[in-house]
Amino acid sequence: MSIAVDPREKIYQPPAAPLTSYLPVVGQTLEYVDSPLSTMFRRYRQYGPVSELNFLGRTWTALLGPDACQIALQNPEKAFANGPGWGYLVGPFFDRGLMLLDFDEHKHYRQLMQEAFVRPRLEGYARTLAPLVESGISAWKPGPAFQIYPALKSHTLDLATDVFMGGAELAEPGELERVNEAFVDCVLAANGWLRINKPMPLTKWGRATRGRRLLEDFLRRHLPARRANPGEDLFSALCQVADASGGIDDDDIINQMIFLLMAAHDTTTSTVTSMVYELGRDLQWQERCRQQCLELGPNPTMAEIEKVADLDLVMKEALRLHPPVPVLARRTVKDTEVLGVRIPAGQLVAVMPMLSHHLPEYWSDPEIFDPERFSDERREDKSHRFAWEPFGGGVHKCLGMIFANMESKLVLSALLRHFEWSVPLDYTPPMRNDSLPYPADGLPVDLRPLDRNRARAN
Ligand code: HEM
Repeated sequence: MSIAVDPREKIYQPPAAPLTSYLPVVGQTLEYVDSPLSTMFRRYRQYGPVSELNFLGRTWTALLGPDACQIALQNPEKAFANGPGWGYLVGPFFDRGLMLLDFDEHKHYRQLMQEAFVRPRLEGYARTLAPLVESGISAWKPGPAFQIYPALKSHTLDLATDVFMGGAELAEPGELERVNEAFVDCVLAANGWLRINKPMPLTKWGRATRGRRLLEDFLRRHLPARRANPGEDLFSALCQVADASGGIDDDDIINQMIFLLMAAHDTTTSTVTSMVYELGRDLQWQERCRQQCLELGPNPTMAEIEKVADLDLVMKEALRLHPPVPVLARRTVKDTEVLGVRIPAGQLVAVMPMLSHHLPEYWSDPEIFDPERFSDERREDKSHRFAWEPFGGGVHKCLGMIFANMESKLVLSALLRHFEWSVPLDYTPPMRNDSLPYPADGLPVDLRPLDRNRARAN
């Protein structure tokens, strides 16, 4: 490890020669965007679990491996804050979203928002979701190079319109497309180079600023209707929770809604895309899952979808290989220490759980798609408490985890009941990593209508 630590004083010093790029501002950004996992592996093997990284024009401390990630996520000394970390990447667009709040304020909001994710509410979301998933997916027109990623992205946005917002009856024609674009702009701004918080249309940051305004206006117009006629949607639930507690005002309902939509949309799309990709390469597992899903009716309840054991294994394995959120942002609010390396207050920190998912120290043949590794007999994820952490850990652990499980499995199960598909074994999608990872080519799959007679005979 080449981090220079004076053993007597434990003073944090930059590693000897971590910079690989000759462009001083770009630093390792291009290397990361090209291949996040190789960058993480190289750093971990070369510099160890704590090292410096020049990313997006700032120096970050990279935390790699489950031990280092655990310290930042469990945060026993309250040294790592989310707001000033994530705020640097997505701050103005996801202003005051739960993930960007810290300490007492975060605890207060989290307790309130948990009410919108209790079991009876989740069962209600599932009741809304199931028929929409069924009608949306069954209407797909399959083909030999069907671009699964944009199709899923558009489908999950349609679902969000109903299950998050309770339908968009107030939306004007074409407005939902503009809402979608506004989201995309807000998420893409995470890596905008020109960080000027003004509506300058030519910059990512500028487009996201304009997008945020559009989202605020859209939700503010819908809020009175959701409050007056609450349904089984998340927006209604938040209004009810806010009104019952008196602890969240209308502005913050809108802030939390924008954040929830963002937190849910790309992550769920990415998860289902990864499952489709892996099952398109492993036709035996595809068939295994299909047989269990065919036993479900077209509108499974939450309890029914949770019982499909193989879907659960496949989802865990897809999240291990392709975590939708490979890096989590923090900033230190006091001097602290990680595995013997001192980190000063005010330092940006990149917690990188993705690497832990691929380390052979914790997983057998980590690059192989092997859902059984999560079976009760093997439970490889127990090799370290933080070996598998696609939903994060500690007080900021994903609040929508059960929701995400339910929605992703409902969508995959509908796909399995209507279609069969394959991708060439030698095909690896070209990933864009300049925001949350996604396949730049839309991930073409050979999607065919399911021959039900053959499927039942298997
Ligand atoms: C498979 C899909 C998803 C993945 C992989 C995922 C991942 C994550 C991760 C890693 C965090 C922690 C961030 C941090 O510590 O800095 C997080 C936080 C969060 N997620 Fe998710 N998420 C997913 C889906 C969802 C959905 C569907 C929702 C809402 C319906 C949601 C709501 C949230 C919220 C509210 C937080 C902030 C929690 C807090 O700070 O207390 N997520 N998510």
